[in-house]
Amino acid sequence: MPALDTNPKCRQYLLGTELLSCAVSKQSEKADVNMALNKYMHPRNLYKDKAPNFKTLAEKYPDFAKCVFKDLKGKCHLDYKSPTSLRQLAIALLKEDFDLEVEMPLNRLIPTIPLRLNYILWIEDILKELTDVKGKGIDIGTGATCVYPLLGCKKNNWEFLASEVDETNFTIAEKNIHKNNMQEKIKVKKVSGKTALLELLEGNSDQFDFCMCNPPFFADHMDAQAIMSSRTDDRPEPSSINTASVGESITEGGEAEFIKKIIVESVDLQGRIKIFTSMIGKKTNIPLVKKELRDHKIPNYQTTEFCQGKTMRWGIAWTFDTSVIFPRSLFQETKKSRKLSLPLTFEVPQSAVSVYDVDHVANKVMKMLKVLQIENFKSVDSKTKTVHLKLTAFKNTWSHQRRKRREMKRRGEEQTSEGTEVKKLKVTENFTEREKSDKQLENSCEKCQESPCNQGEREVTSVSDFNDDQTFKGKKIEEKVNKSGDGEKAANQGASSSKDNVVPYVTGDSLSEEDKDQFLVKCDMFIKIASDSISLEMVYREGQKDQMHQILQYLKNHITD
Ligand SMILES: C[S@@+](CC[C@H](N)C(=O)[O-])C[C@H]1O[C@@H](n2cnc3c(N)ncnc32)[C@H](O)[C@@H]1O
Repeated sequence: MPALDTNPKCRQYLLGTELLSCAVSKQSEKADVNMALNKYMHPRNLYKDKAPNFKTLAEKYPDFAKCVFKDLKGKCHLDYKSPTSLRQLAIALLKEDFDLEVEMPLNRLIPTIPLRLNYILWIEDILKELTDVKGKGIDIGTGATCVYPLLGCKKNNWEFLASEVDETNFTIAEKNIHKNNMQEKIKVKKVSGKTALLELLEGNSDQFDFCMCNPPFFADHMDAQAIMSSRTDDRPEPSSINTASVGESITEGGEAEFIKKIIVESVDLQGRIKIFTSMIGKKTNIPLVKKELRDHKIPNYQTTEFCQGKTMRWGIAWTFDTSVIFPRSLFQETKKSRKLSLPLTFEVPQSAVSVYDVDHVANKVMKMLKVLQIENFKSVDSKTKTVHLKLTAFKNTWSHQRRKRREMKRRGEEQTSEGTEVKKLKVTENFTEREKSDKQLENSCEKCQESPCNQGEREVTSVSDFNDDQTFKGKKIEEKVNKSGDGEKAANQGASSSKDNVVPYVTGDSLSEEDKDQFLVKCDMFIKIASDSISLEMVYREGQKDQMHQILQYLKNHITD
């Protein structure tokens, strides 16, 4: 097998894989490669809002200055494809921002400091949730720079036991520890590489708060080649290089197998190490790692994202202690809130109204809202001709309609005389159609319950949580709707009003303060012209989001009635 470093294709590819994960993930394949992930960088990462200033660094660090070139405007740039440039940048940043002196061989992995810092900050967050923290950690495969122990020790005064399989890395890691006078706090052990943790912990009885690892990423050099050959025009070359050696970047079975090894060993070591973590470079490995955790019945795990520049990597943490609550990343929180605020859109069919315009659609919708007893306040943006309805639903009047109609039908049949047979048949047909649409509604409600947008925010988990008499949380909500309001009239008033002129169609005036607190969902509805059709958009505000889905589904099912 040719050495990876000498294979020109692989070499070319490896000269770009420190930032590999983003390029590899399907998600980022689709994503705009220029999208800056910095906004999702850990909030305490000092590079989040302050990119390194090459000019200042060049003035202070002569070796770094040699790598910087100026454009016509005098702006300093760095050649990210040059290993020397990357090494000098990492050395300068570690010195400038952490007062760490390091040596880095050019033929070994050069750590990108913002990414390494993101991982350390995540560990800090996890430890904050624990009690009785000793500040003792393990770094599996510490590399020549020994970057995690140096950063962790400098920032948090943590102690480290680190392992390394590569002779050169081991020797230089020891040198770096001494250079920074951290030999009392950081120990590196040269290991054979047969195990992930067991060999490192032989003859050691200490307790550790955590272990961390940036595992070797490729299964073999074909793995690296396969990824490279699948590169397409919309997935450009990584903007940075990787100088990792074969031993550093390749492990049997790739990183997933390496992490699985840690998982298997963690079962035996659960009494020694509280939190196990690893970085994950390929997004597709996350489900494999999670499956392994489940297969070993590990009860508590959490993934995170490390975002920086154009690069995204992932982290996984697990523990056998079910009381530990793992922190959620800014990326996860933002994704969740973005999901919550995404509008639901529905294109209103022409057959819904006699005249296909915003006013007529709004009138029709408001009539339906009246039937559903959903409080709404209307305003119109006269410029865009968009009708805005602020909705508050207090009770579920849109589900179980099928059951109610069946009940009505049954009662109707009881009262029908022989002479009305034809009429009865027609009604039955109508019910069948309605039953169909209501069935759709109920199905959609089931889907809503599975939808991730509902997770974690729903108090009432299904339509059946409501009793048939429409009580919510055991409290019967009386009919509070202003029945004097005429939908059409109010809608027409609204249509001629300006944006600020809010017209209450169904008011909540008669609701007690207590009842007003009992709303199911609040949302905004926009009825507007969308190219050659009229769209109805619903934007969630608060309460139970699945109820908003159900209301929209009801409107969809009944707007052409
Ligand atoms: C991707 S590098 C990460 C280096 C460093 N932690 C960093 O983040 O920059 C993986 C490192 O793990 C080492 N390694 C591979 N297998 C190992 C094993 N079983 N035990 C300890 N170290 C190992 C490699 O030599 C290499 O230095």
